[in-house]
Amino acid sequence: MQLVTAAEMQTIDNYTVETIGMPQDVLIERAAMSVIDVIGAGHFNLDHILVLAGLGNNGADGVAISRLLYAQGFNVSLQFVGNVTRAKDSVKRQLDIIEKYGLVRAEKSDFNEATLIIDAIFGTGLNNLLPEGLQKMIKAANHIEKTVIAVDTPTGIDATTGEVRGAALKAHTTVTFGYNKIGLTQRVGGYLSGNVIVKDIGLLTPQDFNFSLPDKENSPSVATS
Ligand SMILES: NC(=O)C1=CN([C@@H]2O[C@H](COP(=O)(O)OP(=O)(O)OC[C@H]3O[C@@H](n4cnc5c(N)ncnc54)[C@H](O)[C@@H]3O)[C@@H](O)[C@H]2O)[C@@H](O)CC1
Ligand SMILES: [K+]
Repeated sequence: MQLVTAAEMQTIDNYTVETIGMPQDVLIERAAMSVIDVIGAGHFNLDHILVLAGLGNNGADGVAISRLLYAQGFNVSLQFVGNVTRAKDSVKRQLDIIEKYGLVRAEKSDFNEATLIIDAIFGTGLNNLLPEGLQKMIKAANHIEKTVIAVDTPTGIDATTGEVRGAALKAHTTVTFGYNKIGLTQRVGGYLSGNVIVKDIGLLTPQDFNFSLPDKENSPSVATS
């Protein structure tokens, strides 16, 4: 299976949106629908689903997931991590939509009440240590051992190296888009990602794309002595 770095994934995302012309909101909707598929196919307790959303495209996926769940009649709470006035436009567009669906954001959620947590705080865009307040929140969430489905990557895991950026939200399952990420297969990142499911969301890879890690399944085997 082909593995990619976070930077490679971002290049493929950008190519699909900017060169091919696939609208970003279509990719976000497909990403969200693929997570809904996994939620529906698993044996998760869906009594109270808490979606934690960040301010980037990973958060936009989270808002779309909460809308799809809400529209199906599930008891869902959407809580933002960070100040939404600083959110990317993709998130703001999703927020405009959910308002019309009647889904109201939660100001503060009690993690103890959640039977399933959807982690859409940070994805491949994470590039530094998590803010301290978020590290604290994640450590508290890990402590109560809730079932977590991570959207694209578990928050706090560096998608390229698998290192923990201060703290990482331990996932039962990670639904990752396009290709699996190197960091979800090695070191602590592999353990914290749980079961990794790769979903096609319609991303297109340039034909001459040079992956930094060759696809083992496609590489000629090397004789060793
Ligand atoms: N680019 C696209 O078109 C698509 C992206 N998708 C989703 O978007 C994610 C990537 O989105 P983004 O690139 O917006 O990044 P993220 O949503 O992972 O992160 C949001 C932003 O947070 C900031 N940030 C990074 N590290 C930080 C830190 N330590 N503390 C505080 N702020 C920090 C950065 O400005 C980053 O862009 C993917 O993981 C995937 O879930 C999917 O929706 C498919 C389409
Ligand atoms: K995430």
